[in-house]
Amino acid sequence: MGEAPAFIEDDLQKGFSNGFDLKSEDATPTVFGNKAQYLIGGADDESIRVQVLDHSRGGWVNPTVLGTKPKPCKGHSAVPLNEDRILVIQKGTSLDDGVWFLEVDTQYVREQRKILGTEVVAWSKGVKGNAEKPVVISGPSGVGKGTLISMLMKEFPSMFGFSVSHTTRAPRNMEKDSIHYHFTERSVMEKEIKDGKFLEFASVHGNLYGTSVEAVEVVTDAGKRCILDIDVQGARSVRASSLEAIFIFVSPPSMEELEKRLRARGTETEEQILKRLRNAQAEMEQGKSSGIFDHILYNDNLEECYENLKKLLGLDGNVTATPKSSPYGVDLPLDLSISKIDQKIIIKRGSATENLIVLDLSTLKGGAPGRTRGLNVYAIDSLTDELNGFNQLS
Ligand SMILES: Nc1ncnc2c1ncn2[C@@H]1O[C@H](COP(=O)(O)OP(=O)(O)OP(=O)(O)O)[C@@H](O)[C@H]1O
Ligand SMILES: Nc1nc2c(ncn2[C@@H]2O[C@H](COP(=O)(O)O)[C@@H](O)[C@H]2O)c(=O)[nH]1
Repeated sequence: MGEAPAFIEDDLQKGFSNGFDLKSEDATPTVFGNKAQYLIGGADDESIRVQVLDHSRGGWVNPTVLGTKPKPCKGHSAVPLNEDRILVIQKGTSLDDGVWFLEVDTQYVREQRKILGTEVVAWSKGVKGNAEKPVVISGPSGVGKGTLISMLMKEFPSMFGFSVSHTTRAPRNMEKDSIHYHFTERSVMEKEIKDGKFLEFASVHGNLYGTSVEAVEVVTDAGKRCILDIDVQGARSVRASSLEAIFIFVSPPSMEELEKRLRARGTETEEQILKRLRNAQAEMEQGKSSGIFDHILYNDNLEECYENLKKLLGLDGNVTATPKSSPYGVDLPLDLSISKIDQKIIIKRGSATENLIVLDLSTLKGGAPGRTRGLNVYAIDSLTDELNGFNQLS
């Protein structure tokens, strides 16, 4: 498609036929744009489908759709935002489930387009509340990442959730499937990578490791701050993705001490230990000079290092667990209409001027594939003077 999309909304009428299998009995498809145009609508297989107008070929194409798709609904309203994503509000759905973003030209989508060589769009669910940024922790094998993460999860169980990675390596004695890792076959994981199910993946010490989109979503949906224990290559990929995170590199006091810890752990064969130590050299160089990491932590004395980690995460004072955002418990009306002013979307029932819902998008964080956090949702009794002069969108 090449060009960044310019959006013009043009709701199509029921019975619209585009030659594909989008149907409009249950959902009103929507076309955007005078350059790139996006058609969002119901499909026979009960999912929401997206099509893109390919000007060079003069027809609609089915893009690769990444991220978790919204469930089908009884229609939707769509609002173009910043020329890189479309806000989709599902009619007749609960407010908790009904706010979605279709990313059409974000950094993540552009990268995936290059990798996959196809037109790409990506769904991301809008999540209320201001969950803190995920924390990415990297460092050479044996430096103590897992130990530090366990300490954090033990002290703050309701605040942090671990992103359970997939790996093709064999489980260690004490490791449990779905808790420490999702242990998986290489062929299965490769297929899932091709299907766009992974936020990042890398070949590490001869095995494949990766963070699925779902692994991060599960933690975010539980209202917790997600911790990722991944290697430097993975950290680089996450840095380039839409997942806004804090990146911490854990460094050993010396290579001799790193070797001592790896050997004392007793989980690897001699051959594996040597491989991990060889890789550690490169990881140390990249960790300290690549510009990926926001912070470097020296893990010499474990307790001191843990205290420093807590300081970085703002947990050194009197900390109370972040309360989960309370569910709004409101259904979005079937006859909803939408107005937009600056970064605020006003949702109303038909042409009603009272009991309105405001979606404040100014604090959005993250994005596809997965969840767009930081949605601020509140109710207002009526439109005030400051809200006059909106553009009526749908
Ligand atoms: N500051 C420290 N001083 C001494 N030993 C430590 C320290 N931190 C961690 N260890 C020990 O070092 C070993 C390796 O730690 P850990 O398994 O947490 O490393 P890791 O970085 O998660 O490794 P991997 O990347 O291979 O999973 C463990 O036996 C742990 O108890
Ligand atoms: N890129 C990714 N790296 C990962 C992921 N999960 C773990 N790791 C890294 O692999 C090594 C080895 O781990 P081990 O459990 O076999 O000792 C370590 O550096 C981890 O940080 C992942 O999902 N993606």
